[in-house]
Amino acid sequence: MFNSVSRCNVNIIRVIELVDSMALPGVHRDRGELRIHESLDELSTDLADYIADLSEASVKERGVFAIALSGGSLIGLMGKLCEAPYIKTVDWAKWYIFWADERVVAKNHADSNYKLAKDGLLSKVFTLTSYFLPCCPSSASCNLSTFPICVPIVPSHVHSINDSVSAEEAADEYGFVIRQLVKTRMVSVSDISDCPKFDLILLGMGSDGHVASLFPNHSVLEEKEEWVTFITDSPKPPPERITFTLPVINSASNVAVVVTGESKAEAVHLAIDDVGPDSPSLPSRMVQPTKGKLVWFLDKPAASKLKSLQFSE
Ligand SMILES: O=C1O[C@H](COP(=O)(O)O)[C@@H](O)[C@H](O)[C@H]1O
Repeated sequence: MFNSVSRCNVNIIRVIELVDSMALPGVHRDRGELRIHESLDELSTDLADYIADLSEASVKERGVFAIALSGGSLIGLMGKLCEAPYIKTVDWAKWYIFWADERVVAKNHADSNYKLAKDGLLSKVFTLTSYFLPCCPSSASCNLSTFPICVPIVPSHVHSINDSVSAEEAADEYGFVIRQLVKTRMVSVSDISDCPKFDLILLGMGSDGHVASLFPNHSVLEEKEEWVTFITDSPKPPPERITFTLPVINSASNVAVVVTGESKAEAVHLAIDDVGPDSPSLPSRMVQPTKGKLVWFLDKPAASKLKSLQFSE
């Protein structure tokens, strides 16, 4: 049940599968797999491996990979994807990229989740061809048999929100775009509802337990009909945001929640451990994929208040 494993040269100090068969007092069931890391560097490598593996499996099975990003610290932790070996081995041209939440600001605004991902990640993959220019087939030193077949992310596959309309309109338009892509099956559809089934949704978590732009005690948590909705009163600035709703998040094939730092340890404990009948309705605790797989990527400080970790030490 508790394993210390080595995966692709990464020492994950604990991989804990929280499944039905577990009967440890205080440890919540069905909270997915916990991957707890000694260092941020190791967490980043494991996260890159995880995303690259899911991308490969999805491209093999469906021909495309529909991935939704979040903002915040997640993007920095995904940075290894832009390094060897992933930069060469990931089939970037097959990626369809979305955002699980976005702040309603201009795309070049410092608060924009799109800008964060573009500067920290996408721009490095958009320019992949020039990255490999020194060994392109026209170069004298190039050996065609070893020329890496790399195609960059296709700009039209990057689905960011319209930043020139209101939050409500941006959410509506974004929902419409996703609907069209579900029709053509670039994004799969859930077999138990009409919800989109993203191949992977990546979430961060705030110290208040929010995920995407689903904040504690907000009416947005009750939204059952819309795929994408909006808020104008976010407790964390900026106030206007659009967000995937819980039904969409919980319909994904894979959901990963990436959380680091001691300031989030209490929220991690409340999101994962069995805290009894008074358990708060924390958005991160409401992330419960119906048929998909949930994985938590944690560093040791973020995991420090988990009962499951204490039992295993
Ligand atoms: O406002 C937001 O915050 C969360 C968490 O961010 P972090 O910097 O504490 O990791 C993020 O996941 C979300 O996308 C963003 O809009």
